[in-house]
Amino acid sequence: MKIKVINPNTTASMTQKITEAAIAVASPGTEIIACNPDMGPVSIEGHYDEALSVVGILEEIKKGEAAGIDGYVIACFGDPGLLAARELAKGPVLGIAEAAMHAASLIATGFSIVTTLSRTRVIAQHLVANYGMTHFCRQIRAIDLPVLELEDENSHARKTILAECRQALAEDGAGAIVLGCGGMADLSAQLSQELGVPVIDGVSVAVKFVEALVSLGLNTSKKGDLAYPIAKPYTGMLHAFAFV
Ligand SMILES: NC(=O)NC1=NC(=O)NC1=O
Repeated sequence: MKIKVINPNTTASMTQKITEAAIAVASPGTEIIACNPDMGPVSIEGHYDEALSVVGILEEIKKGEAAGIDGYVIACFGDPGLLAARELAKGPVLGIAEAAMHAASLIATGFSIVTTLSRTRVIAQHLVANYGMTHFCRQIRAIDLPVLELEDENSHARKTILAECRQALAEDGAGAIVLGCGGMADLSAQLSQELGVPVIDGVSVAVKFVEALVSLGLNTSKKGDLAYPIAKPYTGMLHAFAFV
């Protein structure tokens, strides 16, 4: 099977990190095709960035459909454009936030999320509520470092994330940690070892969940709101998005 993993921001080093995390867990019969859009924000740190990342995501889904991709991962913790992508795709489309939260809910009675900027906490809060995870999510914490700090090997991001995870385990009643950024995909194994609890990276979980869905023949439902988009003209820059 072919799974396309989309980093919605346009930072190549983060795409590479996400690619490595996906390939590390993919089954022998799974080909990972990873990418980021040519256009869009270099990092996604709020509602505006998320909105502007969606056209690029949908363009990658459109290309994937033409290439016979079996399933998709949207590798940004805001799960931007998830439902629009599901309209466009035949196969399953998972966001790393939804996947990580579901995985955490299966192995702990409560989890805390450790994400990047405080201003994006509300985005995670909305996702927790939308995904029915309020019962499981104990706290949403932020390290208050910009997303691209995670790409700077000299930054103290890793130590800051570790410290925030320790506080979550001490104070929140959490049995597991969900890493709240695609750019943290390379940290979960080491953090889990140091902390002695499951630390969940949504990229790797989403890849395995998509593999499972595809192998079960479970595609996105095309009844109702996730049916293919209604054919109509799109004007201006978006003219190529007309669904025919
Ligand atoms: N909460 C986040 O940091 N979300 C993200 N912004 C990005 O650019 N990638 C993410 O995963």
